[in-house]
Amino acid sequence: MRSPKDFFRPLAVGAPAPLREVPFRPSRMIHFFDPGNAKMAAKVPDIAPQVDVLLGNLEDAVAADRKEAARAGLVEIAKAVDFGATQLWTRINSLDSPWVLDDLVTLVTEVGDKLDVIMVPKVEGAEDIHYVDRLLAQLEAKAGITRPILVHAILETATGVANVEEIAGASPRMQGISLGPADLAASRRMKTTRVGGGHPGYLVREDPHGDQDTPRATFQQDLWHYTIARMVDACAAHGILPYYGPFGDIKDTTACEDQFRNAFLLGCVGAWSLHPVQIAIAKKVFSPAPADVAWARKVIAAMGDGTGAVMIDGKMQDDATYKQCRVVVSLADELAARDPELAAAYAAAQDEE
Ligand SMILES: CC(=O)SCCNC(=O)CCNC(=O)[C@H](O)C(C)(C)COP(=O)(O)OP(=O)(O)OC[C@H]1O[C@@H](n2cnc3c(N)ncnc32)[C@H](O)[C@@H]1OP(=O)(O)O
Ligand SMILES: CC(=O)C(=O)O
Ligand SMILES: [Mg+2]
Repeated sequence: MRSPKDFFRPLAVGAPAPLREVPFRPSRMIHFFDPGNAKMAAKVPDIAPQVDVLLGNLEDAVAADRKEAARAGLVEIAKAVDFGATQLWTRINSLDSPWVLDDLVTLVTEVGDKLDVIMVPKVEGAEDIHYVDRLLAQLEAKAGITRPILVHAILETATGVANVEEIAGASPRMQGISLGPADLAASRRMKTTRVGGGHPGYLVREDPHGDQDTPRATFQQDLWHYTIARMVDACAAHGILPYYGPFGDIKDTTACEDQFRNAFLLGCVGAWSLHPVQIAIAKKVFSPAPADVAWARKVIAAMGDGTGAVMIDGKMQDDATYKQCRVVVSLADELAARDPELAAAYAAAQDEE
C-alpha cells in the first residue's frame, strides 16, 4: 500500500496530478452503446444531449470478432462528435482478456483528452485498480493529457464484493462503482438468469392463519439490497459515487423504474440505460422529486444555522434532518444547473410551498 503522503503523487513522470476530490457531475444515466454497431453509432449525436453520460461499450455484449471494430468506432466517434456537457466514458474489456491492453493504449493515446472515465469490469481487488492506475499515468504522460482520466469499477464478482472497500479507496482516480448483477449472479452461483431486478421465488410468506384454508400472502424481496448497501457505504466512505448497473428486461419499464428507485433511495446517483427507453426512466428516478426539494428547502430555511430542533407540519427537524435536506437540495441544484426543464419544475414547486 502506498504511503498516505504519496497517494496524490502522479504515477508517471509527466502525468497530470491526481484529483483530490471526485467532481460531482450529473450522471443519472450512463447510456451504453456499441460503437461498432453502425445503427447505434449513428444515433450518438442525437442521444448525447439527452443523457448525462454516454458510454462506448467494448466488453460484454460486443461479440469477440467485433472487438476491434468497436474500439475503432469509439475512436472515430470521440474525434468527430462534440459532446458538450455530456461526459464520454468507455467500458474496456476485462483485465484478463486479449483486448484490454490495446483498448487502453489506443483510447488514451488517440482520444484520451475526450474521455472522462474508464469503466473497468470484473474488478476483484485493489491490485486491479493499481495496474490500471499506473498504466493510465504512463499513457497520459505519453499522450500529453493534462487532466487525469478517472476510473470506475464494476462490482460483479464475489471476490470484488468481499474487497469492495479496498477497491473504492485504491486510487485517487476512483470515480465510482456500479453493481453488475449478471456476472455477480454467475460468480456467486445465484439461481437467477435475469439481468438485475427481482425474482418471484425470493420471498417471505406471512404466518399461517388459524384457518388453514385462508391463503397466506407472500412478499417478493430484493435480491440486490445487501450488495447495493455495501457498495453505497464503501463509496461514501471513500468520497466516490455508487451506481445501480443494468436492468435487462427492457420491456418491463415499471420494474426497471422500481429497481432504479430502490437504488436511488439507498444512495446511488445513477443507473445504466441499455436502450433509449430507459433514459427517461433514469432521468425521472435519479432527479429528486420537486415536492421533496421544496420540502427540503423549507426545512433548511426553518433551521437557520442548522442546529437545534423545530417542528414543521407535525414533524421534528434537527441537525440530522437538516443534513438530509442539504443532500437533496445540493443534488437538485447540481442537476437543475444542467437541466432547464428540471430547474423550472423545482421553481414551480417552490412557488406552491
Ligand atoms: C450485463 C451487461 O453487461 S449490460 C451492458 C452490456 N449490454 C449492452 O450494452 C446492451 C446495449 N443495448 C443493446 O444492445 C440493444 O438495446 C438491445 C440488443 C438490448 C436491443 O436492441 P434492439 O433489438 O435493436 O431494440 P429495438 O428494436 O427496440 O431498438 C430500437 C432502436 O433503438 C436503437 N437502439 C437500441 N439500443 C440502443 C442503444 N443502447 N443506444 C442507441 N440506440 C439504441 C436500435 O438500433 C433501433 O434503431 P432503429 O430504430 O434505427 O432500428
Ligand atoms: C453490469 C454487468 O456487467 C453485469 O451485470 O454483469
Ligand atoms: Mg458483467
